[in-house]
Amino acid sequence: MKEDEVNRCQIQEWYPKFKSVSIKTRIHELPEPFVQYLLDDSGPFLLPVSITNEDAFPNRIHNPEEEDDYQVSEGSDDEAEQPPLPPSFPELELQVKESIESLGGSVFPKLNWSAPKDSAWISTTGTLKCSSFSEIALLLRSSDSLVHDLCHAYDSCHDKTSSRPKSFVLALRKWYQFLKPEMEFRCFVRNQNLVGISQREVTTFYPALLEKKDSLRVLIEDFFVENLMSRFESENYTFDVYVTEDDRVKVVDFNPWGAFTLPLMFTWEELDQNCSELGDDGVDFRIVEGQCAVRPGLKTAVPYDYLDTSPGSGWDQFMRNADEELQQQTRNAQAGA
Ligand SMILES: Nc1ncnc2c1ncn2[C@@H]1O[C@H](COP(=O)(O)OP(=O)(O)OP(=O)(O)O)[C@@H](O)[C@H]1O
Repeated sequence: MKEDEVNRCQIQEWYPKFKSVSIKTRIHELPEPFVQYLLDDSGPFLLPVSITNEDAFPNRIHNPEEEDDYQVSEGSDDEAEQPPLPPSFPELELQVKESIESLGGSVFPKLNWSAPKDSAWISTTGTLKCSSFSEIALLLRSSDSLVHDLCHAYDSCHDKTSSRPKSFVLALRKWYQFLKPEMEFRCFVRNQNLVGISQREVTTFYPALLEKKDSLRVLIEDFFVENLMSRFESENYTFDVYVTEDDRVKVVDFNPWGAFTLPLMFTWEELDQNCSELGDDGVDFRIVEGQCAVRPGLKTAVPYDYLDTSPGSGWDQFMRNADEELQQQTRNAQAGA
């Protein structure tokens, strides 16, 4: 894969060209101190100090025991370290506030390539819906998936010249409350031809999709030919679309061919085959065709700790504690008998 191909899939690169067929978005260049704030995992987890009064969160979780740390008694030998000051990004915060208002009050945040999908569980709604700068900072700062954007975006490039993009951006997209997961599709373009379409949410069988499959194929193919083909400059890439109730197609995202992009109902080997081997008319459209055909194990939007079961991991620790507790209960029961 080439660096250029990865760069074209950054939202600040593709959105200006395709905004008339996408979701309304405002893009903000991130100042370096904010990037460093996202990267810094040393010390306590501090949310930025808010310059507005609409802050949804306190900047630090209240812990009465910690408050003692702030009181260094005079003449004490104990040179207690001052707690780090919470960071503040007033200019960015103001721009973000303005964008949130202009997008209707709620937004979906993402960086150049990725959204912080793995931190949705931490928000009060359990989704990525944000209505303040603090909520956005909390989601971004808690996400492991964004480490890809921040540090590893070019890892699969054979012509890699740098480890980070020219600039990092925060894209705020108008929040859509009622997106139907069965109406999202990932489309695969090889040699500038649409060769495959896959249901995006592959862990569920949606009976209604079976009936709509043919008309959806036509809608998506027409959309591709009219709006993307010969306008998106890569030879090979993927794009995600959402089909609305009134049959309009919106492009949600672009991703590079292969590497970190999930092929969903396909394998990359299948997609790499000559397109004549795929489907009757060249476009192989795959959906989950029955309850038994759902594909487990493709969950990606979970915290790293959920997946990491190695010795010393959070999961390992949890299992050890559970085991010890069980043994203790057995001993107690035996002693009582
Ligand atoms: N504006 C929005 N409002 C509500 N939900 C959204 C919005 N945009 C995207 N989503 C939901 O979030 C999901 C992930 O969005 P997106 O593709 O932008 O993230 P991503 O990190 O690039 O994902 P991937 O790495 O899988 O491409 C989408 O499939 C969609 O369900």
